[in-house]
Amino acid sequence: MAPAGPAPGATVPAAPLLAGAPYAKELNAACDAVRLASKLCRTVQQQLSDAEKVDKLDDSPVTVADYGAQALVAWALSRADPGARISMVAEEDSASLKDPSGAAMLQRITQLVNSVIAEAGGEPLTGHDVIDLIDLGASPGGGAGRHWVLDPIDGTRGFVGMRQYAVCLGMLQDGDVALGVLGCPNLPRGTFKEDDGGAVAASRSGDAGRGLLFAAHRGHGAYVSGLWDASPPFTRIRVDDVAENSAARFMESFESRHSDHTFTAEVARHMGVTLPPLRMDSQVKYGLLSRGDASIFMRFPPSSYREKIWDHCAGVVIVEEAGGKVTDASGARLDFSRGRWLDLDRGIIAAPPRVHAAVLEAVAAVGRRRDGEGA
Ligand SMILES: Nc1ncnc2c1ncn2[C@@H]1O[C@H](COP(=O)(O)O)[C@@H](OP(=O)(O)O)[C@H]1O
Ligand SMILES: [Mg+2]
Repeated sequence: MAPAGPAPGATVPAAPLLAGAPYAKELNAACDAVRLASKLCRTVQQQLSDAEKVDKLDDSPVTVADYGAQALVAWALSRADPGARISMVAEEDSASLKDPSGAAMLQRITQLVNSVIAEAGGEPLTGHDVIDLIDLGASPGGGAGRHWVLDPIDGTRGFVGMRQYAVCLGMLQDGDVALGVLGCPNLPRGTFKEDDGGAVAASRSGDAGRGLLFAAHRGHGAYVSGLWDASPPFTRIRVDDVAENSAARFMESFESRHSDHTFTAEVARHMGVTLPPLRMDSQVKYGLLSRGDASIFMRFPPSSYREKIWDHCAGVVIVEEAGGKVTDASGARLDFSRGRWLDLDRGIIAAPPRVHAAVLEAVAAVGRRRDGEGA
């Protein structure tokens, strides 16, 4: 059954998005939170590119942005739900900031956070407030109740390399992903091209032609809007289920250590996919799949690697609400109800339904061939 709401391609008016839907209030709070965190990340990435200001071998800029984005999201979600203590499963914890050696960094983070909060009309925070907000992210998650799931900067290597990255926020309700929002500061508003996966010139990072916000509500569709305006209109999006595999584009990690590029090339060849892969960092890949810029996302990490829920939570519901399928390599849906990690059969495959079935079949065939060669 098609989800309720406007037709794909239809533009819906400015915020509030999906007024009347069960989690409309939470969805709009999540969009606001991700916009604020994206602003902080854009500022830090632009400073990063300036070698005069920052030593590129020093990893503290990315750490500052990670912590700052996490604190801002926690601040914005708490502000939207006063009186409640939110449960958040997030990547960062404040341990190193509580140590005296972290005092200077905490001060930098607090300054950055306060400059964004001032623009949003909020009262300035102290360093202690920032630490408390960051530590809201220590929830174990699980299958009962509500948990926010945050990756403050997904694609850390992309962030440092002036490439793609995303602020990723999902909401779990009783074990299912109910909402997902992705802030993608460096994605072009127009169609994604091959070289958009590479480094973006500092002057173009987060400029007017870049910056997308993807948002989905379970049962009510997936949407995209510009990232930088306070309340821009949203457009409903849909995956592109190409009729022929030869017309499909596939996406994978920029970093070959995160996903086996040789294996995915074999799968693509087996399927008759002829276009070269689009390689880029972070969950922007889920967003692009949902908008129809590409038709396949494959991820095959080393077998020892354990996936974390914040690396997929927001992206998965956006793809599903855009009409796509996301499973592990055995065809099982991803289960976000088991705490901070995902347990899955090696690999993640996301695609529109017809293409997804073809990828699953090809992955199994290439796996059998490899096992046969290894035997
Ligand atoms: N050896 C590894 N194999 C697979 N994934 C890894 C990895 N090391 C780190 N990652 C994860 O891959 C994510 C980035 O995915 P992608 O390759 O699609 O950009 C990282 O998110 P962070 O950048 O938030 O740490 C991290 O969680
Ligand atoms: Mg991540």
